[in-house]
Amino acid sequence: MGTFTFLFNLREKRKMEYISVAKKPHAIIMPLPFQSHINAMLKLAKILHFRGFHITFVNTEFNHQKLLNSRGPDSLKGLPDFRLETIPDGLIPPSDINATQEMQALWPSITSNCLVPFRKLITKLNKASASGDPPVSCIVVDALLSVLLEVAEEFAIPGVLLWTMSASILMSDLYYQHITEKILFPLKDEINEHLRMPITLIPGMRDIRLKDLPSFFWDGNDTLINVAMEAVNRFNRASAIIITTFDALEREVLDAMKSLLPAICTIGPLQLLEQQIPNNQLRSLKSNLWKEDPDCLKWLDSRQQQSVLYVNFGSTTVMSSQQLIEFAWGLANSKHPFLWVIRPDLVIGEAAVLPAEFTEETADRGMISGWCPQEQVLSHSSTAGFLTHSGWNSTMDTICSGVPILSWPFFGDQTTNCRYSCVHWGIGMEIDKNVKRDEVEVTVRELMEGEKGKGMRRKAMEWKKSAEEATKPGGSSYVNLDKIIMEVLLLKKQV
Ligand SMILES: O=c1ccn([C@@H]2O[C@H](COP(=O)(O)OP(=O)(O)O[C@H]3O[C@H](CO)[C@@H](O)[C@H](O)[C@H]3O)[C@@H](O)[C@H]2O)c(=O)[nH]1
Repeated sequence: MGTFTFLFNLREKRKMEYISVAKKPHAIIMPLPFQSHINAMLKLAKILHFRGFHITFVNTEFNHQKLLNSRGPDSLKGLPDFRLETIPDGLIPPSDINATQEMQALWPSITSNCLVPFRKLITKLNKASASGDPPVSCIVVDALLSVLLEVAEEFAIPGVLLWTMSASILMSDLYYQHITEKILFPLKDEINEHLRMPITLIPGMRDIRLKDLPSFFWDGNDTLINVAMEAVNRFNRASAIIITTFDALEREVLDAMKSLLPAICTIGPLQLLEQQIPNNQLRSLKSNLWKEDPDCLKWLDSRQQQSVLYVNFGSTTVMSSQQLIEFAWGLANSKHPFLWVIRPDLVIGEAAVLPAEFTEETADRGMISGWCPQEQVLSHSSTAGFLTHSGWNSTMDTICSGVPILSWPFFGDQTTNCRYSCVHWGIGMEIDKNVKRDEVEVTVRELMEGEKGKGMRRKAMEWKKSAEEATKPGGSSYVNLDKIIMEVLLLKKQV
């Protein structure tokens, strides 16, 4: 039998097994316990459930409670074949349920403390399988929790990682040591000159300056860098690494990455693959840790088509009260309607208070909210632009909706996403870190009514189409999803 025929038969055999309920594959799935990571992982879990997997989705106890608080006591019941489980996050003392957990403490803690409870959970689930549920047959975890690959190896099942950032960020992380050791450090004087320095060392990444890379490449004081690099160094042990991007968006860097990490697989935007799931009971299972304000959509319904600037800085960005005020007056002076999501913890160390004159002046055209259903807001016909921190999930959300952006990157991958949005993809304009109301006013006007804004909107619509192409049957992300199911997740690992 030729190799091709053999592979074809194997694939068909797996397909049969895969649709047979008796042998349902069982994926245990765990996100890094931060808002954006949970969102992306829940989407992937729902997609796999739709493709026939029994799912056990693992949150930390803290986030489980937070989700119950924000979405109600019945919100996490799951289904007989979509179960929710918890493990502790290891923080001592436990976090106050009304506070936002500190990334600096939580990420190292979950990394060091997840192995034992995760392993125990699988053992418990496998024991329960005697009473009917399928035994755990594969593990899908956040790439930054790659420590859990050890458990996949112990149970001899496939271990797949989900990378919830861009391919470019993954590539720059792979080159972190090379860049920091050989070229840049120590940065002493003339830091601004250094920061403008083009970085030509990273294959597949063009038109990138040092300042566009995450700040831990040049400020040397990110305490999380070791945890991150330890996670990245385990990537070659993964059965596959799913990246939440699509080929057309990051082709050059993806091509360059294939020789370094052959197991990468682009399955994005997950948003669009999730939308292909017919309305079912899982639709109501959501992952917002803050309570969504339903009035945002009603307010958008009352506005003219393509008239509103949506402002949201994601789940982790913080700013000073002065920066908040600069944004506020910039928005007010632009005279455009806006929907501004201000998280309760957006301003560092204090409550976010807007000047009474601002509230008065913008009462007829501004809506302020605490948290919103972002994907619906961005795809609403009244939304014309997005002032964002350029987190990767927000970048994917905006591309899926064809909405151009103003970018105010805050930390980590956001500076790189901003650079790609503005220079490579032509969908954005950057606002200076030292934000001033005049610049906000001018860029908002340019985005909403200027020629540059029109060009960015056209580009954003082109990328939207391209994302749709990637996720429809035959598209790169759609094919990759099939592949990862058939050739990785359904495969019993050789030991
Ligand atoms: O009012 C809101 C605000 C946000 N979202 C959702 O929350 C997520 C926000 O994600 P992202 O844009 O990536 O921002 P952060 O929450 O800040 O994410 C962190 O993690 C990301 C990787 O997962 C990084 O790309 C970011 O830089 C980092 O700040 C997205 O799914 C949004 O749809 C809502 O549903 N409602």
